[in-house]
Amino acid sequence: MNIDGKNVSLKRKDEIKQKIQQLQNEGKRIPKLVVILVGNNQASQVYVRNKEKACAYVGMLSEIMRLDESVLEDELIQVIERLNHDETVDGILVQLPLPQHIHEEKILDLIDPKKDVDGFHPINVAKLFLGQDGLVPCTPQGMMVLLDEIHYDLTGKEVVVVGRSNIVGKPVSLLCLQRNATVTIAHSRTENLKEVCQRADVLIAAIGQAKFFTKDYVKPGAVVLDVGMDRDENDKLCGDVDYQDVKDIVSYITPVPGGIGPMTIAMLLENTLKAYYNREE
Ligand SMILES: Nc1nc(=O)c2c([nH]1)NC[C@@H]1CN(c3ccc(C(=O)N[C@@H](CCC(=O)O)C(=O)O)cc3)C=[N+]21
Repeated sequence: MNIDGKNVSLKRKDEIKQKIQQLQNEGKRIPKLVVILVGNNQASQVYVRNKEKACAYVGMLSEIMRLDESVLEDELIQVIERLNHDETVDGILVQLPLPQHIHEEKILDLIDPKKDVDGFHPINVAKLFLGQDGLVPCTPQGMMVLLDEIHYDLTGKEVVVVGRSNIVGKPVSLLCLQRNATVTIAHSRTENLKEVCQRADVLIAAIGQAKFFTKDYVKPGAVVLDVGMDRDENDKLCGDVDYQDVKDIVSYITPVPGGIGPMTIAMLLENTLKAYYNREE
């Protein structure tokens, strides 16, 4: 069965919309997200536009700062420092990937952790590691919401996460561990990947290869969460999982599009609202 991320994200957005409506009625300041987009990467353009639309939908203020591909690292640093000090800004997101000449880590470390709605700053990463309250990366958080949606209890379950990125693989592994799952983090160097994946009650596919996971990777009845945003042989959007091949043996699967992607954006709005409340109190 499909897990309808689009619908769940809509429910979450409607809840946020109500909260912002309430702030408005009380004459309070409205939360604001700033997205910095460097260069003109095709996919990034689409994602950033989706973020802008989502902000408009819930009544959140947003600003997209489009910087030229050739912007100097020092200029970008100045922009972030200005936003860090701007009292009207609650969330700052630097769209990745950045151009080669800009040091990604240096930029992410500079964002005020209180405004770090991506949850990529070392302070927020450490808080997640320690199980303390902080801003949690959007995609992993969206996956937990989808598991809640199907009332799936991870306690004692075998989760196999394939992919070890700082953005998805590592943080989602920690969230599953927090929920008492037995977690395996597999990756490109894992031996016997098929056998490892076959053990999974929950398979999290986050490797960025179109339709890589066929039914011989999936245990019958497993829950499959597909983080892929890939293009198939016809240049159509698809996931890391071969949906047609596995759909009849899984208990639940997130489709691409309409699964994890929309949840990422809903969680970004939630994080921005959380950053707002934290800053206001
Ligand atoms: N600092 C930073 N934070 C991010 O969160 C971030 C990023 N950089 N760089 C790129 C990735 C990718 N990402 C997506 C968000 C939504 C969809 C999404 O809405 N997908 C739709 C389809 C979109 C389409 O039609 O292309 C869906 O799955 O249904 C996809 C991908 C956020 N990212």
